[in-house]
Amino acid sequence: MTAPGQLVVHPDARAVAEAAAARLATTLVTAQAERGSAAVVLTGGRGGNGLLTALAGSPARDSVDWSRLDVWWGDERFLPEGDPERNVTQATEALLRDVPLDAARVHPMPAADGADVDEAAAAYAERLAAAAGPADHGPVPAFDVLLLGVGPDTHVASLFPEHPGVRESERTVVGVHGAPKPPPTRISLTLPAIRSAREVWLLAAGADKAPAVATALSGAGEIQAPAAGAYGRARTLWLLDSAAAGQLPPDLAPPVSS
Ligand SMILES: O=C1O[C@H](COP(=O)(O)O)[C@@H](O)[C@H](O)[C@H]1O
Repeated sequence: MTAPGQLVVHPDARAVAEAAAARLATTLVTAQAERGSAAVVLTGGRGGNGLLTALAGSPARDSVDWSRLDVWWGDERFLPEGDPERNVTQATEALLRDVPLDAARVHPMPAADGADVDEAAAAYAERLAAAAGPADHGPVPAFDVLLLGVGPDTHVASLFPEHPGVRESERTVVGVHGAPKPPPTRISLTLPAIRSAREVWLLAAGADKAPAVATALSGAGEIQAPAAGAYGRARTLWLLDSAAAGQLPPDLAPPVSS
């Protein structure tokens, strides 16, 4: 494990989004050059949508070969297709509708339209397993970058403190019941699936995230602080603004990057 990972602190949320967008474009281009294609796992919330909006408005967007990119999701709010609160709806509006993706390589989590959330989670796990190759790390394909927002309670994806999903050690995807953040019913990758990614980037901006960031980076357990259990095989990157980094112990807090 590479915890606590590398910390980068920017002045504000906009700088985090812009720097993360530029970094993502560079990482995807590098993966495409080295391995022919790339795979990214998106997150919802302020951090994830801010990054996608920044990438949509950045010249770096044109450096990515969008037709050679697989797009997966780390979690989804289990709501009807097209619901404005679904992470896929928000990602589509922020960026995905504006770039020439191959529709067959875009893999949204199932919508709630009459489906059972546990069956929907199992179906997504099967889709991941079908895309995994023999050289991949378990029953999920090789993710180059997996993005996570960090919630004020330290949740990542839809893995909440002390909830059953954060304890899952076998399955790659779980249905989430009774989430403390609305909507209560969700689908989430599990920590083992998250940890199969080459790079995991955790995004947090705003003073409301400062206690969560400090807790996760100060030795908390992953059951109590799911963000503490999110790390990548090659790299774990915490992309923060100075407000979210504001409660880090002095020995952990790096200087602010412009
Ligand atoms: O509900 C969710 O929240 C988290 C964190 O969102 P934020 O707005 O606090 O950054 C997000 O990462 C997750 O994808 C989403 O479903």
